[in-house]
Amino acid sequence: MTASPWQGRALGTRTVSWTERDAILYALAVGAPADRLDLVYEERLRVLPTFALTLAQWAPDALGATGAFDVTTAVHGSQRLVVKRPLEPSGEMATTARVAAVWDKGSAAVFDVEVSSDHFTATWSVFAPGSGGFGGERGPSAPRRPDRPAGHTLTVATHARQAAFYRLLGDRHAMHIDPAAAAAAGMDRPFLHGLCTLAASLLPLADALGVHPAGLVELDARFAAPVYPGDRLALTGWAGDGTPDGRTACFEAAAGDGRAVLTGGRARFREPAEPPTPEAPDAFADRTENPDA
Ligand SMILES: C/C=C/C(=O)SCCNC(=O)CCNC(=O)[C@H](O)C(C)(C)COP(=O)(O)OP(=O)(O)OC[C@H]1O[C@@H](n2cnc3c(N)ncnc32)[C@H](O)[C@@H]1OP(=O)(O)O
Repeated sequence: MTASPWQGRALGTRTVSWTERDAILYALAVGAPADRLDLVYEERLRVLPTFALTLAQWAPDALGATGAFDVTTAVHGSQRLVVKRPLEPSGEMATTARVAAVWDKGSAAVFDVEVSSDHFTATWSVFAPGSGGFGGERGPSAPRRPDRPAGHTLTVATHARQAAFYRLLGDRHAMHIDPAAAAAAGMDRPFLHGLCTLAASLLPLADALGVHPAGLVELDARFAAPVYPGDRLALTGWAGDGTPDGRTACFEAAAGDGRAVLTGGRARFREPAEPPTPEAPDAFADRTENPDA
């Protein structure tokens, strides 16, 4: 087996900072409703942990800028996040990045970019067509679906302007706004950032589990197919994953035409928001989110 020359490459350290305005705009961009005051009002603000991923987006971008892969065709393939401590409403932190692994998928390579800080550790897996075939290990395969019956399905309604909003939070790749750039990446039209889809999905998922979305401590998911702004997703959840602590769910999401868009989802949250009410005994009762989308 031949290791990629990028394997283990250090990408440097950057100090990133944020304000409560950034955190509120992020919550709104991923679909928090205006009356969700603990996400959108500075007097009560709890910061969504996935917001940290916008602050560290510089890392996979820095790898792309070195010429490791073709940035016009590479897409975000999957994401992992482990939260060490909650983000304050405003602050700064040092983030350090390296290429943790490069997998050889033959016609493509998958670059795992790991970012660590005192608040979180996260891994971006970038799927890069045309960069494989270097004789390396194939790496992880498709995630498995839980082998137990799923709960009911939740709805995640993305909205038509969502990618245009989300890109202002730190991911300005042209494929999310420019039809020509999207076509160059093999997509029908500008498509939604994977991290936006994922964060939007976590809001109804947390509600269904009866936990606060800011209590997220661990997250994994694969972006299996593009989501287009305005798509209405069916999110299937499996409560629990056998771990004794926290509140956990496995999940997948499909677009209206049945395409699986998120696979291998797993989210673990810290604490229940409040005891389950007798009126809402089923963690995955049918519901619709983002009613104003
Ligand atoms: C800068 C951009 C930022 C963004 O936010 S982009 C938006 C979010 N991302 C997306 O919308 C991407 C959606 N996903 C897709 O369109 C497709 O999904 C892919 C193009 C990424 C891959 O599809 P295909 O070329 O058909 O791959 P295969 O033939 O099914 O699999 C080839 C090998 O690659 C692994 N793989 C497939 N998809 C992913 C993925 N998403 N992340 C990591 N690995 C992936 C498989 O398992 C397999 O490998 P094994 O044969 O060893 O099992």
